[in-house]
Amino acid sequence: MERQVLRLRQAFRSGRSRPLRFRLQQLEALRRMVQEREKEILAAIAADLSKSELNAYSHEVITILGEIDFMLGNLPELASARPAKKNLLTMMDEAYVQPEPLGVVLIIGAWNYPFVLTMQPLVGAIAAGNAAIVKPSELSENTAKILAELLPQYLDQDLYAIVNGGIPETTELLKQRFDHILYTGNTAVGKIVMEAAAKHLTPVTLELGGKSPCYIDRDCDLDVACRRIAWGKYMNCGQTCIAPDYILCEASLQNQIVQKIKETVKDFYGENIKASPDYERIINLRHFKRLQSLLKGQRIAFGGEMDEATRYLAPTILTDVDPNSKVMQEEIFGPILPIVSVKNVDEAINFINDREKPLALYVFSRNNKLIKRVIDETSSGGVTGNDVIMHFTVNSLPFGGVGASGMGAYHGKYSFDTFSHQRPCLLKGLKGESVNKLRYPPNSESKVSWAKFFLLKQFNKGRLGMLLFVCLVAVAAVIVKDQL
Ligand SMILES: NC(=O)c1ccc[n+]([C@@H]2O[C@H](COP(=O)([O-])OP(=O)(O)OC[C@H]3O[C@@H](n4cnc5c(N)ncnc54)[C@H](O)[C@@H]3O)[C@@H](O)[C@H]2O)c1
Ligand SMILES: CCCCCCCCCCCCC/C=C/C=O
Repeated sequence: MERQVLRLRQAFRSGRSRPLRFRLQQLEALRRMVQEREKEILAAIAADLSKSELNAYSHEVITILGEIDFMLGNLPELASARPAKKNLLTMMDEAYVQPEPLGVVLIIGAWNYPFVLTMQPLVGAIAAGNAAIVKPSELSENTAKILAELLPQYLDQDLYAIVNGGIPETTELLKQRFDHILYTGNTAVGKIVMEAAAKHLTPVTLELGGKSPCYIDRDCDLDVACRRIAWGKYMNCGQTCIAPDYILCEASLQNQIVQKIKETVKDFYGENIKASPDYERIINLRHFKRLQSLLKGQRIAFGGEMDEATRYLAPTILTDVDPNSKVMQEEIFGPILPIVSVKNVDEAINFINDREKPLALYVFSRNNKLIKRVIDETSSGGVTGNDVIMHFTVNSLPFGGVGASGMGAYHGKYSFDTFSHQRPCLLKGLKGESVNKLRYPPNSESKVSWAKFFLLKQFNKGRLGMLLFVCLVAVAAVIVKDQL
C-alpha cells in the first residue's frame, strides 16, 4: 500500500495531473468508459443489488454522465483564478484566489449505490487535478471487480488506482498519508476514518447516514405525498442513505397514509412484488436479520412478508410506533416505514430536534410557510419539500451531512471545491516603501492611526468616488512619507 501511494505521489509531483487539458482528457476517458462498457457496468450493479439494468442505469449511471458533462463544461471556469477585493495598502497589487489540487486523495465508497458513490467523488478529484485511490465497498463485489478491471484501461494508471478488499485492506490504506479522504458509509466507520486521518492531519469529507424524517402536514395532497414517499422509501429496497426513514404525522392521517402507500405499491410493483424487476433485495444475510429484528413487537399495517433464502423483504409499514422502540433508534436502511404520531408541526419539529441531525429532511404540505418554518427551525444535511431524494439529483446543490450525518459536501462545483485548496495569492511590486514604513518597527501612535486609515476605511462609492479616493490616498501617502 505504502509503495502504491508513493507511486501516485511521485506522479502527482511530476505535475502531470495539473494542466486543464490533461484533466479534461481524463474526464473524457472516464465518460468513454461508462459509454463503451455500459453493459458490463450495469450487469455488475444489477448482480450486486438484485436490480434491473434499467434501474441501475437510472439510479447510478445517469448521475455520473451528468457529473462528467458538468465538469467538462465548467472546468475552465472552476479552475481559473478569481480576482479578490483589495484593501488600500494592496490597491496597486494583484490579489486572487487560485484553486489548486490537494495531492493524493482517498475515496472510500459504500455498497448501496456502488458505482455512483465511488465514481462521482472520483470525477471531482480528477477535475480538481488530484491523484486518487478508489476503494469500493467489498460488499458490492461485482461492481468493485468491474471497476478494478475498467479504470486502469481508461485512466492514467500512475495517477489513479483502485484498491479492492475488505476491512484489513481499508485499515492498511488508512495508515497511509493522504491529502484528503472522502468516505461514504456508516457513522461508526466514519469515526475510524476520521481518527486515522487525524494522525496525518488529513482533512476528511464524511458522507454518513442517519434517520431522515418525513413530516406530512394535514394540509397536503396525500395521494401525491404517498406516491413520492413510496418511491423514495422502497427504491433500492430502502437501502438509500437519503430514503425517508420514518413518517411523522397527526394520528388521524395514519390509516389514510397506509391505504394510499399500499395502493401505490400495487401500482409500482404489481400483485406479486417478488416478481417485479423494479423491487430489489437486501444486500446480505446480516442486514436481512438486522431488519427482521426491527419488526419484533411492532404493529405491521402492511407488508412484513420475507424470504430469507432470497433476502426478500416486502415493502412494509408500521403504525403507532413507539419512539423508544428499536426501529426508531437506528437508521433502518431497508423497506420498513414506521409512522410515528405527533400532535402538530411543533411537536414534529421538537421530535426532529431531540435527535441527531439527519442527512435529509422531508416536509409535505400545501402550505409553503409551514415548509419554510420547518426548515428554519431544524437542521439536516439537505431538505426536499413536497418530494423525497430529488435534492441529490441537482448538482448545483451541495450534497452532504451535518453533525452525526457527516461533514463536508460534494457534487458539481462542490466536488471541485472539496478536492481543491483555495489558495490566496497576493503579488506585490517592489515599490511603495514609504507607505510600508507604517508596518516596520519602531511602532508609534501616528503609525497606528495611519494603519487604521489604510486598513479599515471602506470605500464603495462607484468610479468617480474611487478616483477621488485614489487621489486622497496619494496625498495621504505623501503626508505619511514626510511624517515618518
Ligand atoms: N451520505 C451518503 O452519501 C451515504 C451514501 C450511502 C450510504 N451512506 C450510509 O452508509 C451506511 C451504509 O453503508 P455501510 O457502512 O454499510 O457500507 P460499507 O459496509 O460498504 O462500508 C463503507 C466502506 O467502509 C469500509 N469499512 C467497513 N468497515 C471498516 C472498518 N472497520 N475500518 C475501515 N473501513 C471499513 C468498507 O470497506 C467500505 O469501503 C448507511 O448508514 C448509509 O446511510 C451514506
Ligand atoms: C425521469 C426519471 C429520473 C429518475 C431519477 C432518479 C434518480 C435517483 C437517484 C438516486 C440516487 C441515490 C443516491 C443515494 C445515495 C445514498 O445512498
